[in-house]
Amino acid sequence: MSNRIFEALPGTSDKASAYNQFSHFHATVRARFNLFSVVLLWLLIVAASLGWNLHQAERHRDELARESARSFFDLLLITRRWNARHEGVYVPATPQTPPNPYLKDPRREIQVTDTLTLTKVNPAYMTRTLSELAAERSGVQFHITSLKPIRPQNLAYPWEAAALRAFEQGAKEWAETYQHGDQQGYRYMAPLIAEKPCLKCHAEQGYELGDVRGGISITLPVLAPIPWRGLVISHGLVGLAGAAVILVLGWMLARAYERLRRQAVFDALTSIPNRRFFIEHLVHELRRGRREQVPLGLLICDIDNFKGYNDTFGHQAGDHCLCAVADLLRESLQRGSDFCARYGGEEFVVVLPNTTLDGALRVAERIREAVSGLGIWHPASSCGIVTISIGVAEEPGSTSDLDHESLIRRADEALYRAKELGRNRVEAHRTERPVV
Ligand SMILES: Nc1nc2c(ncn2[C@@H]2O[C@H](COP(=O)(O)OP(=O)(O)OP(=O)(O)O)[C@@H](O)[C@H]2O)c(=O)[nH]1
Repeated sequence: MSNRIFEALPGTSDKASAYNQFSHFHATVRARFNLFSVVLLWLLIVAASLGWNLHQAERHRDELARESARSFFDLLLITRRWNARHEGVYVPATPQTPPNPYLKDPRREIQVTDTLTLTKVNPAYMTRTLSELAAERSGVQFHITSLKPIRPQNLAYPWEAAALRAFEQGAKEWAETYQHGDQQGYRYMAPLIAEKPCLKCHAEQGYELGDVRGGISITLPVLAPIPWRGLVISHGLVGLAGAAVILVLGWMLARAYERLRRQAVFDALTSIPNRRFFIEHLVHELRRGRREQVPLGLLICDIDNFKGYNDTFGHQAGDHCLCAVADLLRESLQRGSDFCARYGGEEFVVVLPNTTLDGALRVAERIREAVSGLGIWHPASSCGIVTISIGVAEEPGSTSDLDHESLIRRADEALYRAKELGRNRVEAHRTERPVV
C-alpha cells in the first residue's frame, strides 16, 4: 500500500449521486439564469439607447424648428421697426393691398395721379401682407395678435392668449409641437414690446413704453419626421446581434467550464470521481446521515501487489488493470446513492450512505469476489490473479462530531490489517467510538 490515507482535500461538485446531480443541475440552471440575465440587461441597454436616441432626435428637430421660427420672428421685427421708423410706408392701393380700414390717419391715402392712389401700410398691415405671402410660398403662417386688438381678426386664439398672459408674467418665448392629422407642426410665439414709435398709434389702447402689447405667432405646419423606423431597425439589429454574441460566448464558456469541471472532479485515467470530489461527497453524506440519524459505510480498497503487476506487465498494462477494477466498482454499486472514487494510485473508495457496518461488509465481500472473478492474470501474486484488499468502517449517524478524516483513518486501519493478514480479504474497524 503506497500511503496512509488520512488527509482531507478541499472538494468540488459532481454527478454520480443524487446530491451531485442536483448540484450540477443547480449550477447549470444558475449559469443559464445568469446568461439570460446578461442578455436581458443587454436588451435593456439597447432599448434605453433607442429611447434616448428617439428623444434626442425629437429634441434636435424641435430645436431646429425653434431656431427657424426665431429667425422668422427676428426678420419680422426688423421689417416692422424699419416701417415704424418711417411712420408707415406708402404703396399703390390695389385690390391685393386695399387701404387699411383700421388705420386712423388723415393721410392714409394720397392721390398721386388720376390712376395712382398710394395707401399707407403700417407695421401691422405689413406683417399681415407678409404673412399672406409666406403662407403662399412655404406654408409658414404669421399671426400678429393681441389680447386687445384694434383689428378684431387679430384677437388671440386660446393658445396665443395663454402665451400672451405668460409674456405678461415675464416669459420671453412660448412654443409647442402639435398634431394635425398624421403630421406634426410647431408653433412659436414671442412678444411685441411697446416701443416709442409704436405708441403713436397704440397709446390710445392704454399701452406704455415696455408693455407687452401683443405678439406674433409663427406656425410651421410640417415638421421633419423623426427617423424612428431607421432607429428602431438599427437598434433591433444591434440588440439581436449582441444577444446572439452573448449567447454564443456564454455557450462556449459553459462548455469550457464543463470541461474544466470534469477535469477537476473526475479521474483522468479511470473516469470515476477523484479524491477531491470524494472528500466533498463524503462530508456532504456525513452531514446528511447525522441529520437523518442514519449510518454510513466507507470502504477503502487497495489492489494487492500492484507494484509486482506493473513490474511484470509494464505501466500501461497496469493502467488497464486499474480501469478494469474502476469499471467493476462502478458497476457493482447497486443503490443510486452509492458512490465510488479513485483515492489515488491503486486505491479506491466506496461511500455507502444509509448502510450499517454489516451491510458495508457484505458489499465489500461482493466487490472482493468480483475482482477475483475478473481473473486477471498476475504471476507475481500468490493467487496468480489480481485481488483486492478492503478496509471497512462505519459512521453510525448518531454522533455529534462529524469527522470524515477519522472515518477514513478507521477504514484505512482496517485495510492495513487486511494487508497484514495476507491480502485478498475484507476487514472491518469495529472499535466503538467514544460518544461526545
Ligand atoms: N499503472 C499504474 N500504476 C500505478 C498508478 N498509480 C500507482 N501505481 C502503482 O501502484 C503501485 C503500488 O505499489 P505499492 O504501494 O507498493 O503497493 P502494492 O504493490 O499494491 O502492495 P500492497 O498494496 O501491499 O498489496 C506502485 O508501483 C505504483 O507505481 C497508475 O495510475 N497506473
